[in-house]
Order: sequence, then C-alpha cells, then structure tokens
Amino acid sequence: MSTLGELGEAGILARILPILSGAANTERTLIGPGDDAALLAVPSGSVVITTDTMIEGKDFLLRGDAPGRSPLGSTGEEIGHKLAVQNLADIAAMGAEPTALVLSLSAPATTPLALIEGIARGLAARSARAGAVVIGGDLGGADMISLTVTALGELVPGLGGRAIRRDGARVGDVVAVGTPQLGRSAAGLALLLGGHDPAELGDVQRGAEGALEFHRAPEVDLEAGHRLAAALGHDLHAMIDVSDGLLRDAGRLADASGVRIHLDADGLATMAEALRPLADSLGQDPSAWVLGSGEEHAMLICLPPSALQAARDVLRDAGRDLTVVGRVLPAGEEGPRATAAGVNEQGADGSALGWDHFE
Ligand SMILES: Nc1ncnc2c1ncn2[C@@H]1O[C@H](COP(=O)(O)OP(=O)(O)OP(=O)(O)O)[C@@H](O)[C@H]1O
Ligand SMILES: Cc1ncc(C[n+]2csc(CCOP(=O)(O)O)c2C)c(N)n1
Ligand SMILES: [Mg+2]
Repeated sequence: MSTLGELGEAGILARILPILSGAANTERTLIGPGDDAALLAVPSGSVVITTDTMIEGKDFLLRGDAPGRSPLGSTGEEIGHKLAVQNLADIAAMGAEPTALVLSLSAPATTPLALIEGIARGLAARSARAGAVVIGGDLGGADMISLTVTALGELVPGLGGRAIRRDGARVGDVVAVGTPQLGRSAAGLALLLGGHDPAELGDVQRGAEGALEFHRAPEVDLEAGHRLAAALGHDLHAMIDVSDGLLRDAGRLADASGVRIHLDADGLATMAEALRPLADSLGQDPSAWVLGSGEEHAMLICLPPSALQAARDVLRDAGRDLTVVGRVLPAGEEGPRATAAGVNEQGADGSALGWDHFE
C-alpha cells in the first residue's frame, strides 16, 4: 500500500489527475490541470464562485480503528462526494449551474494513496453528475487531511444575469425546502460521535444506517436550485442551502431580507415523526434534528403562494418534491429573525440549534 510520502508530488499527481480530470475536456476548459493555472471560458459573461473546506476530525472522521478514527467514519469516496455537495450546493443556491472546481489537498506523508484516490473519485463522480469538472488544484503537507474546493458556476439563462440572493424574501411568501426529509445529517452525526453501531440498535437499525449514510455522503437534489431559478425567474424571491441548520439558515434569509420567517408547517412535524424512533433510541429530540441539522444542503426558498404549484411541478418532473416549512411575516418589534413553532416564538433562545464552527 503506497503512501503519499513514497510517491512524492509528481507521483501523486500522476495517479489522481486522470481521476479528477477524466472528463475535463469540456468546451469550457481551455486549459485544464498541468499548467500554472487553468483557463476557463465563461460564455455568459459572469462567474459564480464559492469555496468550502473539510478538515479531518472537524468535518469528517476517517473510517478505521486507530485513534481519531471511527468504524462508522467515512471512506475516501464518501469524503469526496460530500466535498463536492457542499460546494455545488452553494453554486446551486445562487440559481447557477456549476462548471468547474479546483481542489487544494493537504495531508500527512503517511496517508495511503488509496484514500486520496478515493477522495478524488468521489469528488469527480459527484461533480460530473452536476456537469462540472476539476480543472486544477494544489498539494501540500499537513498534520491532518485538509480539503478545500473552490467551485465556479454560471447563472441559468433567462434570469437576465441576476442571481437568486438571500435578501429577496417578501412578506406573504411561502417558505419551502427541496427535500422531503431534513434532520438525517444531525442524526448521523449523533450516531457517529456517540459510536452507536446501527447493527446494535435493533428496530431502528435501518433508519440509523440511512442517517449515517446521509451524513457521510448526502444525496441531495442540487439541480433544484437552477431548475427552480430557470422555471420561476423573478418569482423565486430568495434561496439559500441548508448548511448550518434550517432555523439558522432561515434566520440568515430573514436577516438579509428584513423579515421574520416563521417555521411551523405540517411538513416539519412529518419530518420529525419519521426520525422519532431513532431519536427515542438515542434519547434525543427529533424536532431539534429537523430544525438544527447542518450539512443537509437542500435548497431553502421563499416564493409567492401563487408560484408554489409551478415550483412543485418543476421538481416533480424530476421525481422530486418541495416541502412547505413556513411563511414570511413582517419583522415586527423584535426585528428580522427566524422563529419555529414552540422554539423561540416568545424570544426564547433557539440558538443552540444549528452549527457554528466556533461556538
Ligand atoms: N474567510 C472569509 N473571507 C471572506 N468572505 C467570507 C469568509 N468566510 C465567509 N465569507 C463570506 O461570508 C458569507 C456568508 O458565509 P456563510 O458561511 O454564512 O455562507 P455559505 O458560504 O453559504 O456557508 P455554507 O458553506 O455553510 O453553505 C459568504 O458570502 C462567504 O463568501
Ligand atoms: C467529526 C465531525 N464533527 C462535526 C461535524 C458537524 N459539522 C461540521 S461542519 C458542519 C456545518 C457546515 O459547515 P460549513 O458551514 O463549513 O459548510 C457540521 C454540522 C462533522 N461533520 N464531523
Ligand atoms: Mg450556503
């Protein structure tokens, strides 16, 4: 089993570049990996850019028995898949389609090449599904694996060069998410960090496996972002991906838009009920998972009620659906914020819900 230290930079690149840029000969890639920088054509005239990092121990645990690892941890493919999803979701949430990615990869010299090849495969495969290719990157040494992707994209035609922002929510809008189920990533994280092997959880084994799988490699309808933008145009008032928890990310939308977003729809209760058996077995609150789960990456949107059916139809054509989770209200005396039924309506603290790297 060769390690990065045995191969050296040139040897590593010789192994991972064919994986990363196997499909890089798209029309847009004028210069791919191999030169000082890549050259990308941007036919629409503007480029959407985002970046996101995953650090071993902070954002994922490697699968294994060694200290700092977990038998429930991630494979290389899963890490690469999640790295793609995190970045592609931010492109999607602007109403854009991804075109290209660059990968900055730092790791200890003792890292097996097979793990890095797996990460490359996961990243390239999920990106390819979204129509994007890896066009470059960087290698470095580090005490733990650190992965930073920068993703580029272009706005969908028909929006007149307009991106879907966080600040367009209007009083009276419906708030919805592009998934039937939120909360699985938090459930999976609880299982991972608690060391709960699904095989030992009896009746809830299947649910636990699904939550762990979703946490390690979220399967998310990212196309919803640009499909909704293209179909609804100006009726898609605001959009964000749920990366730090529904309540927290709805709060960001509310804040940017100067409104209150109240989360109270039946859809949320249905999501919580689906997770209740698993939550009960861990002594946790399924509603807190639904409202607080980060790393979900589903699209959270605000749109006028008159556009809801059209939005549903767009997603249903692709076998997906939209779940209504709340509505947009005037900011009121307490100012712009997101509230959830029973959580922080009377100003009670809902801040424990959701993710912040430094809290
Ligand atoms: N270190 C930084 N330097 C410059 N801008 C930053 C930095 N960190 C965050 N930002 C910017 O702050 C804004 C808000 O970041 P935030 O993390 O809330 O959104 P996000 O990128 O959608 O998050 P997520 O990755 O969780 O989806 C983004 O526009 C982001 O580009
Ligand atoms: C080992 C381990 N510990 C904790 C977590 C949880 N976690 C990390 S980042 C994040 C939110 C999104 O971050 P960002 O805003 O950077 O996209 C969450 C919920 C994890 N995945 N793995
Ligand atoms: Mg985001």
